[in-house]
Formats: sequence, structure tokens, C-alpha cells
Amino acid sequence: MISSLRDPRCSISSAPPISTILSTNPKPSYITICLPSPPDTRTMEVERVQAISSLAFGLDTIPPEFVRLEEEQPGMTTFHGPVPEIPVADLGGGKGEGAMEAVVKAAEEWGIFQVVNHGIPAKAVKELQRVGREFFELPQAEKEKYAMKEGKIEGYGTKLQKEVKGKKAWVDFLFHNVWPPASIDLAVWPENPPEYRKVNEEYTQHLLIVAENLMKWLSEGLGLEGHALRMALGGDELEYLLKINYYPPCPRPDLALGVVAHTDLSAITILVPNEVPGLQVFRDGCWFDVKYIPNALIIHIGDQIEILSNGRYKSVLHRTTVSKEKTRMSWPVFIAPPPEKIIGPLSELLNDKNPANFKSKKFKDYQYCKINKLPQ
Ligand SMILES: O=C(O)CCC(=O)C(=O)O
Ligand SMILES: [Fe+2]
Repeated sequence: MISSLRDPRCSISSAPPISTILSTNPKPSYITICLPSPPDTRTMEVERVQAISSLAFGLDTIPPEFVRLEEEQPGMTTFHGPVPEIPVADLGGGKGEGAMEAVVKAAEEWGIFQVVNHGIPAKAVKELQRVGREFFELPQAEKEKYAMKEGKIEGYGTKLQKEVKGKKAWVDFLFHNVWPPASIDLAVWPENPPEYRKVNEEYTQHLLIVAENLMKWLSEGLGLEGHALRMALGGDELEYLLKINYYPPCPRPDLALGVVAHTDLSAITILVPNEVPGLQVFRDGCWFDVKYIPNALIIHIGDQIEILSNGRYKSVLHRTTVSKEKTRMSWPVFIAPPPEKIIGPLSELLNDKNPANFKSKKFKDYQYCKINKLPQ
């Protein structure tokens, strides 16, 4: 699919040919990080993008594995004409009067929208951003204490395995569950800054309300009871996984990508961005920048709601670009069913004229196929 993403309407930048970059680029520096104890055996070779970014400061090149294929490069594929804006829904201070219609329409037509007046206090969001930023600004060895262990999805890291064609993404991240309490492993929650835990707990309490309202309106939009989607997704067992994306400055933002093109495998994703633009959405054959709206949250419809709604709500294809001078950060929370939950089109939506467009399968099996790029 990715190879068809180039559109003649998308502008072509004056980027030098890849061969020039490949031949002039110095080998990336490997950062050797010595974990504190025991010092003799635990020396680990890790390439964190944050460290590569510091070494690349002032240069005009990036290591070749970060140079995307031409058909993916933002400099080649970003549309620069009049850009359609993704829908914005006003949630009326969290009460949501009149919001249902806007949310349903946006989920049907776009699969992505921003919400303003959502009821989460601006201070709770600012604090979430502050503690996340302060974590990434800690010395490397401190961050490595939380390094993702093999086979785990929580922890601090950089995508270690290369993608198809050996390409890498310009981003480091931290993942940890924030809800339900039984899923939380505090060992992967940073101890520094000291307020990290309290701030994340407070943000999560506010987020639960927004998430439940969205699921309610989306259920009603399908002509179902308000609790239908939430229950079909596992009810109180729904898992909320926070990711912090840290995209450090990149000397060649025209050639690199932060997160590559994908749809979220969650049911729904609620994302706080910082003020540095970078999120792009694929629509009508082009990649468009999503406008930054102060204090807005960005909502992505993920694969599981697309499946439950039998395709009425769209899971949106998106990616992120990076900035030459600034650090972009984002805080998506992926809301997803528990692993054993079977997800398929809701039976209430199916009849002779509307057969199921998707298979029913356990969420963990869906996840396995998606991560390993196997057919669903
Ligand atoms: O940083 C962003 O705005 C989007 C990140 C994203 O799509 C992801 O982590 O799945
Ligand atoms: Fe995403």
C-alpha cells in the first residue's frame, strides 16, 4: 500500500538524491551505555535516536538507515496545497451536549478528529507534558533503568528491529499501562521526576471520562445502547497503554520519518501533542499535516472500533514527520481490549444486506498478525 502513497499533486522537494546521502554519510556512532551494576557483564550497545540526534547536531546528513525510501520521504510526499483540516468537535466542557453528532460524523468520514473543551484541565495536561519531557531529559543511564526487556511491550526504548528494507524511525519512546490498576507495573514508571506517578494518575482519571464518553457517543451513532462498544471491548478490563514519543531534532526532516505510516491497532487512541507539528494523515491520495490546536486532544479511531462497527467508523492511516530544530513529543494513550477478548463486527449491525466485512478473532491474535505483518 505504501508504494501507492505518492501522488502527483504532492510537491517534490529539492532533496539531494539518496545516493549522495548514502555515500557522504558517516557511519552512525554507536552509543555504548554501561549499565551501573554489575559493570563487567552488563555493557549494552544501544543506539538511541536522542543520542544520534545530539551527535548529528550541525551536520546536514543522517545515518543511511534513517533515510526513508523515496516513496515515503516527507519531502517528496507531503501535500503543500490548500490543506483540508481534520474535524474539530467541541465537547462542551466534557458534558458533550451536541458533541455526539460531530464525533460520529468525524469517525465515519475521517477516523481522526480533534476535541476541544474536553473537560481535562489544562494544568493536568501541562503537567503530563512536563514530567514526560523531564524524564527524557534525564542522563541516559537513568533512562536505561527502564529499558524495554525482550518480549515486553512496556518500558523505555527505540525500535530495535529494523523495518522492511532495513529502515529505522527517528523516535525514542516510553510505554507503560495506566489503567486498569491490575495491569499497572510501577517498575516501568519513572521514579524521576518525583511527581511522575501522581501526575500520570491524575491525567488518567480525567482521560477515563473522555474515553467513556467517546465510546458512548460512538455506540449511539451505530443505533446501539450507550454501553455497547465499551462492553464489546472488554468493559472494566479495557487496557489503557500510554506511550510517550520523543522525536529529537533531525538534520534531514525531508528524508526521515518519526513513526512510519500505520493505523493504530487499538480501539481508540487519545493523544496529547506538544506544539511542534508533525502528525500527518493520509487522505485522497496525499499526506496532509494536522494543524496544532492548543489544548486540543487528537482522537484516532483504531482497528478494533473499525472492526466492531463493521467498517462504518474508519481506522485512520497516519505517520509523523520530524523537525530540524525542535523536539516534537506526543502522549498517545492506546485503549484496547484485553488479549483474550474476541473482537468481530457487532451482530446487531449485521443482516443479509450487511454481511460481516471482518473476521472475528482474539485481540492477541490480531495484534500478533499485525505486528508480524501477517494477513489477518
Ligand atoms: O506523534 C504522533 O502525533 C502520533 C504517534 C503515533 O501515531 C503512534 O505512536 O502510534
Ligand atoms: Fe499511531
